[in-house]
This record gives sequence, structure tokens and C-alpha cells, in this order.
Amino acid sequence: MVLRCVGRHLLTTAHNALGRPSRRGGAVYGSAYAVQQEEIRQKLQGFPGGSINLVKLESGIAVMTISNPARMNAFSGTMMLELQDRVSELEEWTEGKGLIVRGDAATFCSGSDLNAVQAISDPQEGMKMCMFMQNALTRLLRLPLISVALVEGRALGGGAELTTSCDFRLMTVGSEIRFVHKHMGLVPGWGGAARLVRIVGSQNALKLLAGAQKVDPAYGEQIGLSDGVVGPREGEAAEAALGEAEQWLSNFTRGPASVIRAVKKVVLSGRELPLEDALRTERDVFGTVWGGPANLDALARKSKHK
Ligand SMILES: CC[C@H](C(=O)O)C(=O)SCCNC(=O)CCNC(=O)[C@H](O)C(C)(C)COP(=O)(O)OP(=O)(O)OC[C@H]1O[C@@H](n2cnc3c(N)ncnc32)[C@H](O)[C@@H]1OP(=O)(O)O
Repeated sequence: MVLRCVGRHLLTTAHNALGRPSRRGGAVYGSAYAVQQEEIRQKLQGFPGGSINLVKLESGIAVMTISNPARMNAFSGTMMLELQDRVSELEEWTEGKGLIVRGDAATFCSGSDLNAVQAISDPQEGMKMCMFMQNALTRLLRLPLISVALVEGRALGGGAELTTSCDFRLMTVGSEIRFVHKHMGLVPGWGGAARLVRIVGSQNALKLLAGAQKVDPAYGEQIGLSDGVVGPREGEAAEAALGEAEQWLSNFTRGPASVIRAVKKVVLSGRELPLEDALRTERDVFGTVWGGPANLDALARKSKHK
């Protein structure tokens, strides 16, 4: 058992990337939020449709598919609940190294289901839904997996926000990411604005949010929102994009899960924690790999890095 102080948190158990208890440890709101969460869970149950599907591959990469094709993969209430369940499942997947988040039927996600949104127009309820999705997407980003959003077709509103809860974004030719919130009389509420600023900087984030600008693959790469373009190219099946995304991601997930997960943890703590806390977390994560099987094996092989 580890016993140490990280920031204001005294830890006595296994930890996630931020040095917090690993089970549900990536959540952004604390226990006082539990009652509200139960209320919103019940409300969300009333808006069914679609599903969030998860497939874990032998390679250590999982594919999570947002599926509600009749509504361009918009998030129904039950899909929000399923998202949380799938994230919980991934938190328990100790052999995992990578994650691809994609949409069904060659499009990414058109945000919240507008039918549900209309029925939850009371500001208090809207805030509870927003907290629910902030929690789910923050836990998604904090998974000890290297994650990539594969954007085919459109990522609109909440769908654009979802792309920012992955470490990377890959876009197919003709796809677009668009924070349409302003045109809906809104601002992002799923944590998308906070994450966007960290990805593209405040100047670009302001342009994307205040202008509700379309981001195509070229513009996406220019501002650092997209990390590359993938198929399908002329004559290729739609599934080619997923194959390419897997190939791209495997460049970063090759090797033992313990090391890949450790890499994600140190980068995440560097991104999110004050320097002193990040340094402590880095030290602790370093302690989990130093003298470990992969380290001893590399030393025995006298690895060279030409
Ligand atoms: C802003 C943030 C907010 C939040 O919760 O935080 C949201 O995310 S609100 C949702 C933001 N998204 C939208 O406003 C998307 C609105 N829809 C569109 O702009 C278009 O439907 C588009 C561009 C996605 C697709 O256009 P296209 O011409 O290719 O197809 P259709 O319009 O015929 O769409 C097919 C079918 O899908 C239904 N649809 C699409 N998006 C949604 C959605 N977000 N909620 C519910 N339903 C959606 C659309 O109504 C069509 O259904 P049909 O029964 O055929 O009318």
C-alpha cells in the first residue's frame, strides 16, 4: 500500500494518472455531487435511443463507437449513461493501452439529441446534465490509455466537445469539427471550452467559439486541433479510416502496457497538475517502471537507439 501526500490529497490506495484513487478517480466533482447525479441519471433514462459500443482488441486498443445513426449519432439520455458505464469499464481494463472513439455510419456525432435538450431546458437541470457529461468526459480524458478521436463526417456541438476529450484527433477528408454552440445561444458545457483552450490556445479557441467556424482537416492541422488525415481514399471502403487510425495509434501503443500507461500518466499529470504535484506524480510513476520487467529486459538486451 502506498501512503503519501499529493497536493491536499492523502492517498492510501492504487492511483490514477493524477495521483488520485484510481476507481472513478478521474471524476471532476466530489461526493457532494452524488445525490444530484442520481437525479440526473433518472432524468436521462427518460430519453432512450442509440448506444455506445465498446470492443477491446487483442492489440490493447479499444474502439468505442457512438451509435445513433437516425440522428447523426446525437447523444440521447441513455447514451450519456452508457458513456459513463463504458468509461468505468475502461478504467478497469488493466491490459489496455489505446482507445479510438468514433461514430457509426461514417459520421462522428451531432451533439446532444435536440429532442432531449428541449425537454431539459430548465437551467438547473441543464447544469446537472452538464456536470454529468463533464464528469464522464473528464474521466475519459484521464484514462491511462492513449486516446484518439477518429472524426468522419461531422462533429458538431457536444460532438466537437467529445473530440477534445481524447489525446489526439484524426480527421478524414471532407470531415468537419464545429463548435456550433454560439448559434444555439450557448457556450460549451461538457468541458469542451476548457480543453479546447489547452489544445489550440486561447486565440484560436476564441475564434472557433465566437465564430462557430467550421474546422476542416487542413485548418485543423494548422491550429493543432487535428493530428493528421486518414482514409478512406478514392476506391477504399469506409472502414479503411478505422484501420488507418489503428495503425497510426499503434505507433504509440507498441510495447508493454505498464510502460505505455506510465507514459500517459506522466503526460497527463504534467498537463493538469501544478508543477510540484506533477513532479511528485512523475517520481511515483517512475518508481513503477524502474527495475520493472521491460526495464530489466532492455538492460539485458543492451538496447541501442541508433
Ligand atoms: C450546442 C451544445 C449542445 C449541448 O448539449 O451542449 C448540443 O450539442 S445541441 C446539438 C448541436 N447539434 C445540432 O444542432 C445539429 C443539428 N442538425 C444539423 O445541423 C443537421 O441535421 C446535420 C448537419 C447534423 C445533418 O444534416 P443533413 O442534411 O445531412 O441530415 P438531416 O438534417 O436530415 O439529419 C438526419 C436526421 O438526424 C437528425 N439529427 C441530426 N442532428 C440531431 C441532433 N443533434 N439531435 C436530434 N436529431 C438530430 C435530423 O433531425 C434528421 O432527422 P429527421 O427525423 O430525418 O428529421
